[in-house]
Amino acid sequence: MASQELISKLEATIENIADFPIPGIQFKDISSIFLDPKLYEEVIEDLVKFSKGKVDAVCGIESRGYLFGIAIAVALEVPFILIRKKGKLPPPIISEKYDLEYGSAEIETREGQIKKGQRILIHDDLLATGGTTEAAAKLVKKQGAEVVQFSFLIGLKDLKGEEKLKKFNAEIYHTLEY
Ligand SMILES: O=P(O)(O)OC[C@H]1O[C@H](OP(=O)(O)OP(=O)(O)O)[C@H](O)[C@@H]1O
Ligand SMILES: Nc1ncnc2[nH]cnc12
Repeated sequence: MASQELISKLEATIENIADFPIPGIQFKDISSIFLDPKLYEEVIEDLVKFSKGKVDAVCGIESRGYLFGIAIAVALEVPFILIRKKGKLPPPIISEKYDLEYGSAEIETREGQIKKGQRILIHDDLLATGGTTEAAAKLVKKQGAEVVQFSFLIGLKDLKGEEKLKKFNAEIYHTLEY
């Protein structure tokens, strides 16, 4: 559980942009966090505390999932694996398709980077509907590893993303929730 002090600092720093990228969406812009190295360090400490001693590798989701995910993995002294959007990684790859509000998408990892039996943390900056993270978890499981944790900087509770993740029986953490 993040301290109230950290939550308040983040709430004051993260910008809410109305109607971006489409009408009706309240976009949470995290880019201002990176202007404040001390705050960034506190965020990493908070996310690392959740996973310390519990995972063998971190999988981060392109692209904002890399901004915190790599620092988490380095602090935990475990490998970091990139989950990328379709067509960015060279073969051999393993992929997973998923549905979006309109149309569909696909995410990929390089074959062999996730090892059978590894305890995996899936990290992303933000949990909205949960579609992206659910596909990431399926992709990890397909490779014989176990998803033991999900972490996010931000959870958007009205979109009920956590419900999609319950079936994986993994711990779920977000530093702050809107
Ligand atoms: O829970 P969901 O409804 O699936 O949405 C959450 C995803 O959406 C955002 O990524 P986006 O696709 O905008 O890409 P980006 O990280 O490259 O900005 C965010 O970083 C999550 O990955
Ligand atoms: N409301 C939101 N703000 C920022 N990133 C998002 N990704 C999905 N929904 C988002």
